[in-house]
Amino acid sequence: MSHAHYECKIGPSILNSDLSALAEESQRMLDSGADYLHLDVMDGHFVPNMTFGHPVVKCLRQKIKSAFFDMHMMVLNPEKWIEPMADAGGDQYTFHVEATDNPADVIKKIKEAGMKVGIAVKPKTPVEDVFPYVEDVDMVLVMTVEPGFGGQSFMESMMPKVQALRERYKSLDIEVDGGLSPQTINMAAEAGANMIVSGSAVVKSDHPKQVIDTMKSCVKEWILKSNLER
Ligand SMILES: O=C(CO)[C@@H](O)[C@H](O)COP(=O)(O)O
Ligand SMILES: [Fe+2]
Repeated sequence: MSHAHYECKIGPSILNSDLSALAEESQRMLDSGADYLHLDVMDGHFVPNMTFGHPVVKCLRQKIKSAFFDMHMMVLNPEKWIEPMADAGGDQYTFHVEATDNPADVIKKIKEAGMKVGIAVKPKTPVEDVFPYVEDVDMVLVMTVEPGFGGQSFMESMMPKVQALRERYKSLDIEVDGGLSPQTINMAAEAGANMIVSGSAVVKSDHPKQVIDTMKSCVKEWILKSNLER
């Protein structure tokens, strides 16, 4: 029997928390059981919103020494920020396949900069667009909202993308992002997602640890189930 080689990880997104208290909020998430931090970078061009860039990430890294930083790069020209983001302390650089004409080159440059590679698809992009690159990346991010804003509703219609990836790649890290909460986690976990980004549901809760634990048990159960079925 071959077991799934992926584990469940929950990565809170601090997008919808008090951004002037980025370090404190990040630490609060880690103290609540976060496995990594998902940091949403927006440039006002790839998405109709702005957040922060590598200078802020570099300051955050001074205060949060050891957490894994998954940089969700909602930017045009993703190659432009690879070096600065690596220097700022990013661990993984997750770029959008829609943002470049040459994903293979972006992947190569991220690896040369010493970071892990994530490749993301927006809701309207077919998952097939990333198939040629899956073997060369560490993670695929299936967006479950239109990128640009926190607090939107989870799109269940994206689950066939997750299933298609999971059927083909038994040990791939598959991340979902947008509208994930204890109410929607089951759909994502059943489809085969194992890296769960959750923003508002965690940061706005009075009991973030409980929210994280609930989502984690759900994903763990589905991983166990898929192992038993094979
Ligand atoms: O990348 C994005 C939005 O573009 C996400 O990371 C969201 O910020 C997640 O927040 P919730 O949908 O969970 O509130
Ligand atoms: Fe994100």
